[in-house]
Formats: sequence, structure tokens, C-alpha cells
Amino acid sequence: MHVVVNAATSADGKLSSRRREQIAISGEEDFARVDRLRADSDAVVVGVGTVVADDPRLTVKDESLCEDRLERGAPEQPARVVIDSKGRTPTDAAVLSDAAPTYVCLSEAAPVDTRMDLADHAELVTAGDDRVDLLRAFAALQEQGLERIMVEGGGELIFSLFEVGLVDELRLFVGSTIIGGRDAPTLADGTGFVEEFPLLELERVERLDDGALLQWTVKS
Ligand SMILES: NC(=O)C1=CN([C@@H]2O[C@H](COP(=O)(O)OP(=O)(O)OC[C@H]3O[C@@H](n4cnc5c(N)ncnc54)[C@H](OP(=O)(O)O)[C@@H]3O)[C@@H](O)[C@H]2O)C=CC1
Ligand SMILES: Nc1nc(O)c(N)c(N[C@@H]2O[C@H](COP(=O)(O)O)[C@@H](O)[C@H]2O)n1
Repeated sequence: MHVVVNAATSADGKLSSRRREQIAISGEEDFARVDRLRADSDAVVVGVGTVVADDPRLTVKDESLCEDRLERGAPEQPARVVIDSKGRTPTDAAVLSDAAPTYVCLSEAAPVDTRMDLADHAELVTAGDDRVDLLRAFAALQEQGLERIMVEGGGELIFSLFEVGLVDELRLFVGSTIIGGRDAPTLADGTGFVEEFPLLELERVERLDDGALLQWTVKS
């Protein structure tokens, strides 16, 4: 399995504002790059915080990229995955549409009635007691043939993935704006590291739109 985290931050490292509403930090060129990365992936993963805040579709938008996928024998769209301990994903969320298959990764703490509702719309994976055990959840996804994984956020999930050592690459678009706010989400939130900080190796820097794309691999 290969896990790429992709996100866009303001120049001061924020994913969104303190209102946690979706903000278009990327411009046209970067959104096109994101669409290509989705098209090259077997699955696109987000945390339930992003589903609740943004109601994303997580589909490939460019039809020619979908046709390319079909030509190489892949499903028209990558699968979508929500990391959601207690089953907070609304049953009318766009990520549960029939545009692509969806997996919801739950913990044992998800109530039975919530599971039954979600099971009408998604494949359910259970891993972990109170919170999703990411190592076990990602192993279950791999067993389903999902090898090339793109994670789109948000900051809580990204931190946890670094914490358990699941991230292979980080691709970050840094836009030319300041969002600010101590309560605004950043690229990696969670409890934060105080030692054994994950180390990155810079592989690529490219000017895109009015910002920069930075690409790192994670040192093991
Ligand atoms: N600019 C960008 O590129 C992007 C911006 N965003 C922004 O980020 C914000 C959302 O980010 P955030 O609030 O951090 O939410 P996340 O999408 O990271 O979801 C976090 C939630 O996932 C659930 N979860 C379950 N298991 C785990 C685990 N092991 N580790 C971490 N989380 C787990 C938790 O909820 P529970 O306990 O209920 O399961 C947790 O609160 C929004 O404002 C959105 O607009 C999001 C994506 C990309
Ligand atoms: N790459 C990127 N740049 C931004 O500026 C963003 N705001 C995001 N957000 C992510 O994209 C998701 C929306 O996807 P759909 O267009 O609905 O398919 C959103 O939920 C964030 O994960 N990404």
C-alpha cells in the first residue's frame, strides 16, 4: 500500500478558517492536479470532520480521466473512504452517493442503529474500540484491493496517520493568503508531537496558480 496525503493550506498553515467551512485555497491548476491524483488512486480518504464540514463528493471530475481509468481496467471512479468512529456520517452525505463505492470505517463504539442506516449506503469496516484503529482499517482496505491511497484531510486524521507511520508522501499546495486563528484547523492537529517528529525529504517544488506545490516523501 502507498499512502499520499494531499492538502492545501494558507501561507500560515491553515486548512480552513475557525468557522471550519470549506475554503478554496487551491486555484484552477492545483484543483486540476488534485483531480489527476484522485484519478491515479484506488481510494480517496477523509475523516468524518471533513464530511460534516464540507460535504465533499470526492469524485474525479474530469470525464476524460474517468475514461482513462476504464481503459486501464480500473473502476470509473476511485473508492471513497470515511474514517468515522461513531457513525456520524449523515446518510444524505454526498460521499454516500452512488457515484462511487464508499467504505465507512467505524469503531466498536458506533451504535447498532447507525450501522444499519449506513450499511444501506456503504461497505462498513470495523476496527478499534472507541476510535478507528487506522492500522487495522487500512489493512482491511488493502485486503479489498485498495493499494494506492490518497488522503485529503482533515488535520485530525492527517496527524493520526503520521502518528502511526502510515504516510508515505505529502503533497501540499501552499496558497498566497493568510487565514489565521488559533482554532482554525492546520495540516496536522491532534495532540501534536513533542519528540520523534516525523521527518520529510523534499522531492519537488513547483509554482502553481499563485502559490507553491511542495512534495515530500516521509523518511522511515
Ligand atoms: N484545505 C484542505 O486541503 C482541506 C481542508 N479541510 C478542512 O479541515 C476541516 C476538517 O478537519 P478536522 O476537523 O481535523 O476533521 P477530519 O476530517 O480530520 O476528521 C477528524 C475526525 O475523524 C474521526 N476519527 C476517527 N478515528 C480517528 C483517528 N484514528 N484519528 C483521527 N481522527 C479519527 C474523529 O471523529 P469521531 O471521533 O467522531 O470518529 C475525528 O474528530 C474542515 O474545516 C475542512 O474544511 C479538510 C480537508 C482538506
Ligand atoms: N486540494 C484542495 N484544495 C483546497 O483549496 C480545498 N479546499 C480542498 N478541499 C478538499 O476537497 C474536498 C472537496 O472535494 P469535492 O470537490 O467535493 O469532490 C474537501 O472536502 C477537502 O477534502 N482541497
